Amino acid sequence: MTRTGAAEPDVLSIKPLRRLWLALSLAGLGDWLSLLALTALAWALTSGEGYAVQSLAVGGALLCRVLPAALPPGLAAAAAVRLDRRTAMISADVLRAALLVTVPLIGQAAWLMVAALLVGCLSVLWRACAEAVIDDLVPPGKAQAPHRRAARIGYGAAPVAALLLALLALAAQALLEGRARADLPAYATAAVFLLSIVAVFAMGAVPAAPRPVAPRVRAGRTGLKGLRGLTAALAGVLAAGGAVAGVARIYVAALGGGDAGFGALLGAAFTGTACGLLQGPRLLGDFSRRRLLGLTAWAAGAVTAALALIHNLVVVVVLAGLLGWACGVAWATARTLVHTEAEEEDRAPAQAFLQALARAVLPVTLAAAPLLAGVIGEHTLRLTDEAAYSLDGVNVVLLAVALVTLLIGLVAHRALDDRRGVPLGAELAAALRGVPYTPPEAAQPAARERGVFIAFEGGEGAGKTTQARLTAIWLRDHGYDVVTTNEPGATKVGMRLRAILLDKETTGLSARAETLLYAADRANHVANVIKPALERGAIVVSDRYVDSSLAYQGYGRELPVEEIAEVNRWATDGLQPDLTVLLDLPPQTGLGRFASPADRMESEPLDFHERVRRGFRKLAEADPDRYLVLDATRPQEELSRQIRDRLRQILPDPIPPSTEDITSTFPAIAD
Ligand SMILES: Nc1ncnc2c1ncn2[C@@H]1O[C@H](COP(=O)(O)OP(=O)(O)OP(=O)(O)O)[C@@H](O)[C@H]1O
Ligand SMILES: Cc1cn([C@H]2C[C@H](O)[C@@H](COP(=O)(O)O)O2)c(=O)[nH]c1=O
Repeated sequence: MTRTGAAEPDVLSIKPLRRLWLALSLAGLGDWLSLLALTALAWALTSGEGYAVQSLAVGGALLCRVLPAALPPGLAAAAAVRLDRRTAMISADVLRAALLVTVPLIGQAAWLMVAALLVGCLSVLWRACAEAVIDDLVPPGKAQAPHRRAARIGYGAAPVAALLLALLALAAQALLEGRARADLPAYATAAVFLLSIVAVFAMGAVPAAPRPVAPRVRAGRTGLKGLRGLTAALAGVLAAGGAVAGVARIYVAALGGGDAGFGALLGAAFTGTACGLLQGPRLLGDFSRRRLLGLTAWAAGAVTAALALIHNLVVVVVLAGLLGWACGVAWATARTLVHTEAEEEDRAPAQAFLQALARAVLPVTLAAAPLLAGVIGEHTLRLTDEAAYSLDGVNVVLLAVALVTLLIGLVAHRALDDRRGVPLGAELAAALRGVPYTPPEAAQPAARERGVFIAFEGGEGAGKTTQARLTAIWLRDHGYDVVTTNEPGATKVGMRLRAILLDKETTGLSARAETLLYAADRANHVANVIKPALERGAIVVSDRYVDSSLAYQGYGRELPVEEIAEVNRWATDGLQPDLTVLLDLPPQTGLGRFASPADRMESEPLDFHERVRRGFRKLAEADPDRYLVLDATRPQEELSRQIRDRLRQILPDPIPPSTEDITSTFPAIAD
């Protein structure tokens, strides 16, 4: 467990924080319930005024209720810093309860919109005050876990609110008459806000803690490759989710349901989302996360199309659950991608970017979908004299959203795909069976007369030695004859050359002489170690080879790269690796990994090492089939897995993945 993980329980169980969790649960429940209750009331207040008016009323109510949440969070945070948090939270609860009570009492759609907007603003302020209370109570640097918990509590209240709405609707149906049935959820919401007041009061006074202003994280540079694909996929999935939630009340009515059905549909959707969020990071094991994100867009599109076309309330509720699940998986996958692929300094802006994307897409689609449905109105498709199929605004909007989401899925898949050449269906099938993908027999290279030559390349401290060693252990573990070797210095003469090349006492060595000494070491290495091993069928794993000369002496020393390549072709008799694993790392990070004093090459200035890095990348770009380029900032275990995945594709007799867990001692050794 990490140190942060170990400290979490202490921070999270501070007494006033425990009270705050309760207040957050109640206020969160009130927030979600107010959204649902006001939507239901908008429908009820315009009952009898026709499909278009009712749809517009629902859309208007949703728009007013969620608009404040779409504003930049900094505004409310700035207000919260200036206010007494507890007083502000209690006042917001009182006002929200009062507004909720006035809506059924006044019974006007116009007032409902105003009240929805005010409730929305107060909810944003309440939330900002709660966040500020966390910062007041928790020492700086330990607030991340409590903020995460607050977010979870806020979202976790959604399925509970939907379920409560369904139960209230059933109770109202049994006990009340006419429009009073639709009023009950609004009164219940007011009661929840009153309970929240008690919890906030019980929290006690929280003195505002003087603290340095935390740097504002702005949504911005994400450092992610394929960002357009990620944005498109996530926006598509969120749009589908938002649109379905937006038209839910209207659709449920068209299918003969009432508020109970509305609650059930949203309950299924929110529960599905929670499951997707929890499952997302582990779903399908080693299956590419980028491909998974593209797949969630397809899944969301397909489910939305089915939702639009299948006019059966029970099926629609189940499909809403599936759509929610796709949304949850997409969100969790996007977060995982940010976490695993963005450079450390880019992670916070990238996460902020995801939040901003959700804040932009969800409210727009949530409100626009019912408004558009209202504009399109009710339509019936006459199939035969007896059979008709209703194609209302809701169905048309959902179909349009589905088509756009499916198209987005296609574009996103193209932009995100990181396993070109590996068939998607086959990889998915393997992942569903819980095994890594192995290419079919025919796609594997024909049995060789010689062994396999794998080179590890990269800048200083990139992890070549570590990964070469782990790869060799894994291969040996599976019965291969493996020779591990390195440059310079794998032979007796080579060791002398290495001493000359890396000793800081060696001064005045010209770049060309340096190139020739490395080439001499290599010629001896190939003749005495690599070739004999390959000839007997062994797998040779070399820590550095020709590409190091091209990158260091070519790009680093700025000698003509093609001339160095020519010298090395002669020295090695043209022997090329079957696979070159390039561990790509910012030089500063790599050089920072060493505790020992720098040798002659490591002591070169940073811009030399930057040129070397760019050189390696250029070499890899020029011959992508021979290279596996890896982000060497990633943890060792993840890099090893990627290397093993690629090796399986070129090994003469690949290791059946199913036997790996049983036979491999690799994880234990890696530890
Ligand atoms: N993925 C990784 N993340 C963090 N540290 C790593 C990673 N891989 C290796 N290291 C650590 O970095 C240091 C250098 O690793 P290693 O010796 O494997 O690099 P190298 O590329 O062979 O270096 P050299 O430039 O000397 O050839 C070691 O302390 C190792 O434990
Ligand atoms: C093969 C080769 C190596 N170098 C440089 C790269 C490193 O700075 C050292 C080798 O050190 P390591 O700890 O064994 O990685 O030599 C080079 O400049 N040219 C080459 O061809």
